[in-house]
Amino acid sequence: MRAYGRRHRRWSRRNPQPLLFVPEEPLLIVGLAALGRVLFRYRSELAPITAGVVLAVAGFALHHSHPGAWPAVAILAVAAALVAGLRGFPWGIARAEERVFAAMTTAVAGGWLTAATALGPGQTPLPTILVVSVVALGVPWWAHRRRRARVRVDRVIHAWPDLAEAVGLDGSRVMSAVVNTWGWRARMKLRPGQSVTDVVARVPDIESALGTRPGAVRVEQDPAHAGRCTMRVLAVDPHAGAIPWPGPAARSLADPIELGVFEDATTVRVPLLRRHALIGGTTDSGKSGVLNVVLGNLAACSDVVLWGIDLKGGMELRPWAPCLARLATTPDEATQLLADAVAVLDARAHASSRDNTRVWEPAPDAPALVIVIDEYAELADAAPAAVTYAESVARRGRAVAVDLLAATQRPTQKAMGGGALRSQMSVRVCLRVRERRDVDLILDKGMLAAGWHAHTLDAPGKFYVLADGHNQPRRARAYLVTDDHVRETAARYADQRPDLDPLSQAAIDGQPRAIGSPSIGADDPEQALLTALGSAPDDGLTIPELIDATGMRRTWIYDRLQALAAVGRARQVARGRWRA
Ligand SMILES: Nc1ncnc2c1ncn2[C@@H]1O[C@H](COP(=O)(O)OP(=O)(O)OP(=O)(O)O)[C@@H](O)[C@H]1O
Repeated sequence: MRAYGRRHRRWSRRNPQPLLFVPEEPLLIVGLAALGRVLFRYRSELAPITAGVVLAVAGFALHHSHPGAWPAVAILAVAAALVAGLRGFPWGIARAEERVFAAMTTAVAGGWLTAATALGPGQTPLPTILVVSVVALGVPWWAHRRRRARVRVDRVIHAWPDLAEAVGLDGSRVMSAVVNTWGWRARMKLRPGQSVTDVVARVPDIESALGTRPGAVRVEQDPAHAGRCTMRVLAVDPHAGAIPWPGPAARSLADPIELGVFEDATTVRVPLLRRHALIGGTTDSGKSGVLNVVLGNLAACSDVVLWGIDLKGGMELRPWAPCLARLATTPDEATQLLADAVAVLDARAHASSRDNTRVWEPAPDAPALVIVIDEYAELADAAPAAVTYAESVARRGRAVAVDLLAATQRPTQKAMGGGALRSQMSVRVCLRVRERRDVDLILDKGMLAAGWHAHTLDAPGKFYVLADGHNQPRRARAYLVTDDHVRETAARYADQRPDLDPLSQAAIDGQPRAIGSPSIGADDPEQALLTALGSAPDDGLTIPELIDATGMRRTWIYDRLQALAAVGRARQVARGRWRA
């Protein structure tokens, strides 16, 4: 036996055989498996044909076993068509035109099966009707957008192992995928040792591998598992168009502010009570737009007094003047305003410690004070003294409900007082930035690497938000507040603005002052104001003096002063001092 083996090996060496790949399974099985794979892969496209074949077989079986059952088949068909049309059952269809299609298809299939049960599927013209119906009802099916999207997604999932290897995420798996209105999303399981940061770092490679437009892929961590994430692929940008502001939703500072919508159409709700907020973004990124959304909501809150600082001559905040108890437009006014804010917080802190209450609960008669600063970096340049006060408010203001809301193009270390101010700002809104490193400046160190890619935001008003309950890099778009919205909202809520509580007002005025003191001009406050301005000394009258002269509230005085200044009947002779 051993001799035969040696001889055979020698013979084999002298007569080499051509190399043949012989499959382990028989050819038929390999062929059937390949066919099965193709049929499975194209199951969605083949669905109308499959349905036609199933109907023909069912018709054949029923005709031979129960030809008299056709009335029952007809009743079932009518019932199924009604349920599909009215409830979208069993496919869970919501859209009306899809339900009509489902009802029609069920009715045609049921009608044909009834006839085939009674007469036999081969009876003329039943075969022709079946073929024509498959083609006629198949056309809308094949053309249907969602089905086509589903097919595309199926293919991507099928090809994912190769794509993953190409982008350096080999070993990751797509566990499930759902097609939605905007594209699709897949739940992914990563190879042990891979993390979401690895996926985020490869987003541009994934976009290239999937053949999407740049910026179409989003990756979100699964909060329950470090090795899993959700990948969203947006075929169309849900934020392509501006989203109109629906009007104020908040009535109290305790209500979260609705800033806009995320890409999955959920509302961005951000709590502002006892929080300072920073809005950062390059020029024309929509900072003032976000400020307007916040101001539009705060204007409707009966427990907030609003102060504004706008060193662009009041260009951005002046339209809100009727709702702002104070508006500072020069460095001196801004410094004074912030110094007054510190006086308010000192007084409140003192009262809290005296009364043993830990926090100031805003109410219409004890309102919160929110200071809105447009372009904080400019304030830091033009009024360095103001920064000290702002930092004091940032550090100590939260408990006594004195909050800052600052917008800035670039919160550099210098502008943000070495970062001390920024670190106190627990709500960060990051709009488009020019340089990638600005993301870490506005949000925090490491946020760029964690997927907060604000440099890729491609339209004004698009933003990322980092706040309580928002710690995932989800893109959102702010509501667009038009100039008309601002005018209407400011006019609507101007009369409902609360005054500062006596304690805070007294701290500003530097002396206790009776609120609501009898007025000399109650009958005609407009005339009283004009008289007071006309007889004012050269250095003008202060706002508290004008309040005393007219008996009107601070907001009314500011509003009227702005209007009179516009027509040249009043002018500001010095900071906060007016005359005719
Ligand atoms: N949410 C939004 N949706 C659509 N368009 C917006 C949105 N926000 C702002 N815009 C548009 O973008 C442009 C710039 O907006 P905005 O003035 O708010 O930017 P900005 O960052 O404050 O600019 P700057 O730095 O010059 O003050 C405006 O024409 C505005 O209409």
